[in-house]
Amino acid sequence: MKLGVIGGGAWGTALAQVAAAKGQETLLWAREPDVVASVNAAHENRLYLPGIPLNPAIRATGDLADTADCDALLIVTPAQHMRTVIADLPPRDVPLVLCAKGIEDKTGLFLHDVARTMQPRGAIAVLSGPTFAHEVAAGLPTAVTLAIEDQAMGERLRDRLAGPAFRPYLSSDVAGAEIGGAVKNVLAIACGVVEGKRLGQNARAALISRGFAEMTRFGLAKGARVETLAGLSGLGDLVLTCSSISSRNFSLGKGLGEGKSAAELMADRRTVAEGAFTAPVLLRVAKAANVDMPIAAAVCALLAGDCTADEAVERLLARPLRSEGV
Ligand SMILES: NC(=O)C1=CN([C@@H]2O[C@H](COP(=O)(O)OP(=O)(O)OC[C@H]3O[C@@H](n4cnc5c(N)ncnc54)[C@H](OP(=O)(O)O)[C@@H]3O)[C@@H](O)[C@H]2O)C=CC1
Ligand SMILES: O=C(CO)COP(=O)(O)O
Repeated sequence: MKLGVIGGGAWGTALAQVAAAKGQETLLWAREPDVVASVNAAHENRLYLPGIPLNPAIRATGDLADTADCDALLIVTPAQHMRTVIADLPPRDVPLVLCAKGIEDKTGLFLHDVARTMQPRGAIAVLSGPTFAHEVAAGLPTAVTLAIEDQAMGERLRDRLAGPAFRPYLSSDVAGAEIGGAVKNVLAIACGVVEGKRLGQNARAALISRGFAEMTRFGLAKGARVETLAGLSGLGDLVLTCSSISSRNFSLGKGLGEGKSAAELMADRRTVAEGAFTAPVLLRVAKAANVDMPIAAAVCALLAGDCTADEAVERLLARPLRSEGV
């Protein structure tokens, strides 16, 4: 058995570490030659996961053709590049496990729908949950949702990743698992703004709760199950990302809250803050489904430079009072 991991950023590298710990042959595809070289020669991803020793059994390649004999692939590129990378894979119906968090901007499609259009027959799974890459790569414990329609295939995939510190929980709610991960990144930007503006812990907890109501409204409208949204890939990841400066999305929001512009903050970043790409498409998809997402709308306006952080906060607080609930 040989597992391929497509994407040599922080998360792909951490997942390769998880897979290699199971003793299976693990191939990591990275676009960046420096990543390939440093993983193979120094057993470290010096660009995206510096300082974390990697399992020497992980082999890196820059050639997608080398994945031709893998019997399952974890797809871990940023969401907006996933389609192009899948299109360049050797053509086979190998199970794909989608690990990015986002919605495709140019089509408004969820990633499993994008993957399905490109691979009509093979199994497609979504892996998502509270998983900062540096913690997972260092062997610290967490749990994730592994969502797939074919539960027998899900059990086989789960068993190739599960370990004492990495616990996948199976689900058949593919849309639900994906929506949690995509939406929480946008909400984490909002929580970062609260931090940047020093609005306090109460404000952040209130925003997480109302953000979860927003995620649930959107998820239910798009076919997710409430227990998935309240699980690891939804609420679990929302709480993690909304409360830690380790989150790229949260730290982007903090910068916005401190008065910097999105362009300024994104210019000197090599790593991806998916919420910035997800926010506009999320809002479009929500509007088309008649779902009100005021927090996501505020993040969108702020990212686009259409309002200041003060104005975004004022608008949210001036909304008409209403009863609680989704
Ligand atoms: N980091 C984390 O803790 C977690 C991340 N995720 C998700 O995983 C996905 C990947 O994030 P992460 O690993 O953190 O990424 P990083 O920010 O660590 O790295 C960015 C990666 O994207 C690659 N990339 C950039 N442009 C392209 C392109 N055109 N085609 C293919 N690859 C490209 C980069 O390669 P290059 O160097 O060649 O530009 C690099 O490998 C995201 O959707 C993220 O939300 C999910 C859970 C945890
Ligand atoms: O998805 C993540 C943790 O589960 C990583 O979050 P950030 O992309 O905001 O760093």
